[in-house]
Amino acid sequence: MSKSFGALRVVDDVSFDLADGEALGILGPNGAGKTTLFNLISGDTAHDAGSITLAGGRLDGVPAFRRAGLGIGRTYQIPRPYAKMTTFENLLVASRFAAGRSEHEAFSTCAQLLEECGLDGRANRAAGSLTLLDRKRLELARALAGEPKLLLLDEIAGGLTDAESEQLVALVRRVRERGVTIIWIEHVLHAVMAVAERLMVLSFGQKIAEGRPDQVINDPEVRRVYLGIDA
Ligand SMILES: Nc1ncnc2c1ncn2[C@@H]1O[C@H](COP(=O)(O)OP(=O)(O)OP(=O)(O)O)[C@@H](O)[C@H]1O
Repeated sequence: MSKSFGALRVVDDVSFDLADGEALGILGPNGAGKTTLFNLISGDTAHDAGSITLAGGRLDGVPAFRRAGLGIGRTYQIPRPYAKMTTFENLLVASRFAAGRSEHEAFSTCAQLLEECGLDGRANRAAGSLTLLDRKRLELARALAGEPKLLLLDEIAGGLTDAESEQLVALVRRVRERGVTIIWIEHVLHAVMAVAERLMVLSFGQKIAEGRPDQVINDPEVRRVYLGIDA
């Protein structure tokens, strides 16, 4: 797919595929086009050229809310909760309308997710009053409440302590073990490398490397562009 904003080609002919249940990590410097690529997949932004297919069905032109219903869940780098709703209500919306759960089912799924995502005790707090860290947890919990087949995680590990980061990695692994396919944009390398079996690196909108994490991290171009290390 490709996408330009004015004269700036932000995603430049990037092509990749994912097997069912696979976990792909995306790395790249700030402004490389990573979030824009997510926006193209989730339908938040329309692509200029190319196409996208989910489980054999073309998604081109399908609006974002339908893609959510088809199983694409995502988090936003800058959390976007329904600020006036409670934490629990935020999860209920995703469970009822993205996953299509009954009220009864949604209630128990969301209660479990609160605990799993470290939000117990915040259920009745207005989402807009949560700390940044809790809003990030809510992003993840809400995406999971939608029961995605493909989960797009956009920098969810930043700002966590080592212990919190370990808990997050364990949670993402559990999600993956349930068969969810994952794409994770992350600057916290050890977190994404603990989950992803494949890494892709973007720079100025182009894919500059893709492959096994150890190979990609040791690629001279990646070390120069992303890690700032001259090989
Ligand atoms: N809606 C928009 N209109 C104009 N320019 C945009 C828009 N969205 C993104 N851009 C520009 O596209 C480029 C890529 O942005 P993007 O957020 O995709 O990068 P990124 O790799 O996710 O960066 P970061 O790691 O900082 O989140 C940037 O130069 C950004 O300013």
